[in-house]
Amino acid sequence: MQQQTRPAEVTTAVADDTVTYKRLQNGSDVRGVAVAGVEGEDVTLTPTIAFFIGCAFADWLANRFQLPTSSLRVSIGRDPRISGPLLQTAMAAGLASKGASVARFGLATTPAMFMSCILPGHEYDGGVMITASHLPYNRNGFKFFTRDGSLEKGNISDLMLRAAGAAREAGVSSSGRYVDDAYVMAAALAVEPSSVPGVDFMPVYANHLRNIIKSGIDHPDNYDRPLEGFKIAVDPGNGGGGFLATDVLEPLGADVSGSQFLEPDGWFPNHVPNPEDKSAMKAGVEAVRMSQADLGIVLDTDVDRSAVVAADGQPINSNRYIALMATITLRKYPGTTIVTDSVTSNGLTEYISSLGGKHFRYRRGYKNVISKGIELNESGVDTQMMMETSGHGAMKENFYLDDGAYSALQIIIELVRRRLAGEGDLSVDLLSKLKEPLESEEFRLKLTVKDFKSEGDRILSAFHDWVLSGAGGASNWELEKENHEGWRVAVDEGDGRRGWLLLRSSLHDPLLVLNVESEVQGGVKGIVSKVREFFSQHSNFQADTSKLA
Ligand SMILES: O=P(O)(O)OC[C@H]1O[C@H](O)[C@H](O)[C@@H](O)[C@@H]1O
Repeated sequence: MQQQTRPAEVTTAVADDTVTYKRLQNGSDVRGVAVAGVEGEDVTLTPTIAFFIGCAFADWLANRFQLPTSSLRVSIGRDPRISGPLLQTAMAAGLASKGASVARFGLATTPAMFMSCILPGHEYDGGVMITASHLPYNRNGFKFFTRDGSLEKGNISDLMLRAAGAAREAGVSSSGRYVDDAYVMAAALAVEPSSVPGVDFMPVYANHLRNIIKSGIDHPDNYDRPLEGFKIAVDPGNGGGGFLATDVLEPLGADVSGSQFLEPDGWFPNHVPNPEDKSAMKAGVEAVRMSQADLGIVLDTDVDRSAVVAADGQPINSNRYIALMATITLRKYPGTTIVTDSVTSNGLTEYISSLGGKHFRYRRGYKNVISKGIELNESGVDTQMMMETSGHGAMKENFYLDDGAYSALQIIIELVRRRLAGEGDLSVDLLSKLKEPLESEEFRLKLTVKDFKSEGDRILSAFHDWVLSGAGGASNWELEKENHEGWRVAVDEGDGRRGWLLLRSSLHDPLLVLNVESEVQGGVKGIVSKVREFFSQHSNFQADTSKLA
């Protein structure tokens, strides 16, 4: 690529955009508003910014692998969001401007982008997924991979600083947008087309998934089409997961005619692609009931999360999904430890122990859950599965990758195994030993102060002391022994019934989150009224507790 010369009229007063870049970090992802037009949501993620993040990723990879940027190979894929193609072009140009060879995959999924760094013959040094998961159409963002997994929070901070530095060096500020996007467009046009070819990777990845199913089932009479005779309805909500029905399950013999919303559509016209969302699960349940499928699969936009629907039309998400995956995992790896997030039910812990496994209830955030699993294995504790109630799930045997497709595949393999073994269909009755709470609710309380982190900590510390000092006379409240975030309190509800509450800070938002579960009618209301009492005794807290009313 030829060196870009910056237009003369904007060479003066280049602002330092470090804050602009830093604000785009969302834990171990990058997220921002990429499309104008939604009231109150200014665009924060422009092609200019994508270009410099591309430059930064090339430098970061070169440093990580001690290679010159000119020898790097990087893959880029995207979900169907309408801002995806432009961001992909800009990021590819940024990478290529550093001399890297870029493969543009077009529509892809998050797990596929990681696998592009792993699958023999591909083995890219870096992979980028352009996605904002289940967020609305106007948002977008990036996830980054190497063969070692996805970049961590600290890596993303480093990347954002590098990107701001690259912009500064080029004399480009994110204010003055019009000129800057012209600069990036010129840079993109100057890129050698041969250094950013389109590559059709998804068929390779689909073949990889088909092989997992074939070898997992190992059908005695029908190895290559082991799903013949099975009806599987897939609902990817117009995200990137439709290929699972058409390119993975159908070629293996499954009848996928009950599937819906397979066409990628960045406006997500039918429902939010998010297995945590009630409307998404309802749509999946309807698809299974209408088509009388043996199984339904609900996916999020970039397919790192999933949930399933049993043949009897019962949704299997959240605790149920973890329980079903635990059943499969513990058969394969007896006694193993399963790490989950902090809002899992008491019933799940009992269920996992009843199968001989160990439940390690950790923090919210799939990255936290997976990292804990890796850490436990490194310290000698066999930990094969890490899963969040949100549908994020990872297995040691699958590179610890956060992979909604892989979890769904495990359920499909189990479906066929059961039929071959004469054990009947996959119904929710299988989980009859999983005790479910009678009532379960989440309250998200806004922190109304700029330094919301400190305010959250202050409230949590006072809450801890209040519970220890008798929780306003609630003698049936007791702090759980192990608390990895916020404070989880066990509530003795009498007659062996146990409720709980967890008050914690949200991972990314200026909020405190209260989760409450109860095994008695009206129990949630009772627990919440006690929490309200706590807040009313501390009137100087900067929190909006009106939702507790
Ligand atoms: O802390 P919260 O606001 O409830 O959000 C927590 C959630 O944040 C993101 O969506 C992560 O991808 C999830 O893994 C995490 O569970």
